[in-house]
Amino acid sequence: MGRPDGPRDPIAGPETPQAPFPLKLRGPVIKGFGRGSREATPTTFTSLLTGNQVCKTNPNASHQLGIPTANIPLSGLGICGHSDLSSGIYYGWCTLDHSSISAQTSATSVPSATNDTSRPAQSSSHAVADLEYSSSKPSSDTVYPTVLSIGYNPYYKNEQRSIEIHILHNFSEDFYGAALSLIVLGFIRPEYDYVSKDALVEDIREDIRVAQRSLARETYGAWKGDAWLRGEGDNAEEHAGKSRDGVGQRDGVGMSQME
Ligand SMILES: Cc1cc2nc3c(=O)[nH]c(=O)nc-3n(C[C@H](O)[C@H](O)[C@H](O)COP(=O)(O)O)c2cc1C
Ligand SMILES: Nc1ncnc2c1ncn2[C@@H]1O[C@H](COP(=O)(O)OP(=O)(O)O)[C@@H](O)[C@H]1O
Repeated sequence: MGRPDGPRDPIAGPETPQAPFPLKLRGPVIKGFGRGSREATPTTFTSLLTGNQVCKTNPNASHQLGIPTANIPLSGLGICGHSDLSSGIYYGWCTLDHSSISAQTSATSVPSATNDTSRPAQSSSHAVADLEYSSSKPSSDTVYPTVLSIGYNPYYKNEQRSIEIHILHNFSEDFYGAALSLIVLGFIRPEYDYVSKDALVEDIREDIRVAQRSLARETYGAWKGDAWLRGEGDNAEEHAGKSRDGVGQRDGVGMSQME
């Protein structure tokens, strides 16, 4: 589906999160398709044919957005019966547990959704560099605003669904392998195909503004204190049906395994 013409709503969702929200997800940050943010990284090598120095750039560079997205495995949606959750763009809060970066993550290797576990070059946020994100030192106590895409990325025609989370924060380093806990509180829009990469980037920038405004509401801010974001309630059954402070907590989605 192509993007409809016309202006977008400045805020998404009702005054209080409504079913099926909140949705709770957790999983290790894995390597995605390498399109989110990498700069064209020229590699110089000596041609075997001519003996000359040749400079080669990443062939995917023209597809890259300048908006890094932390991928987590899709498995948890299925574990708790949310496999049928509509694809689309959502917003919420997340935390990162850097202590769970383990032996799987090294200077040369990162956990990955594919067989390619090689460590990518440092991500870059150049397409959102002008947006005023906080840049405090990351800690597991920090709750970050996020905007995320769940789906097939029609612009890139992916064959597998993925969960891709852009965190509204400036990080000085990548965090593959960290456990990411997420509370999804609202739906922004369906996924669209776009006439150009610039049009996709412009809509993602608007998604970021919509998420910021939507999360600024008091009833949405209240979820920053939820125990799920402190790493608790990993067992979905134990979590289901509980409520806190009169805010309905309908279900939990555990994503502690990599696919
Ligand atoms: C807020 C947000 C909105 C997005 N909207 C779309 C969309 O409408 N259509 C689309 O094809 N991809 C969309 N994407 C996905 C990007 O195409 C995706 O993040 C990019 O391909 C990077 O993938 P990678 O991190 O796996 O390399 C969106 C991503 C984010 C974070
Ligand atoms: N603000 C951010 N939001 C999400 N991920 C970020 C952010 N800043 C840095 N990163 C890092 O960038 C990685 C994603 O970069 P990206 O180019 O999209 O590659 P990939 O294809 O591996 O998802 C994340 O896994 C994370 O380690």
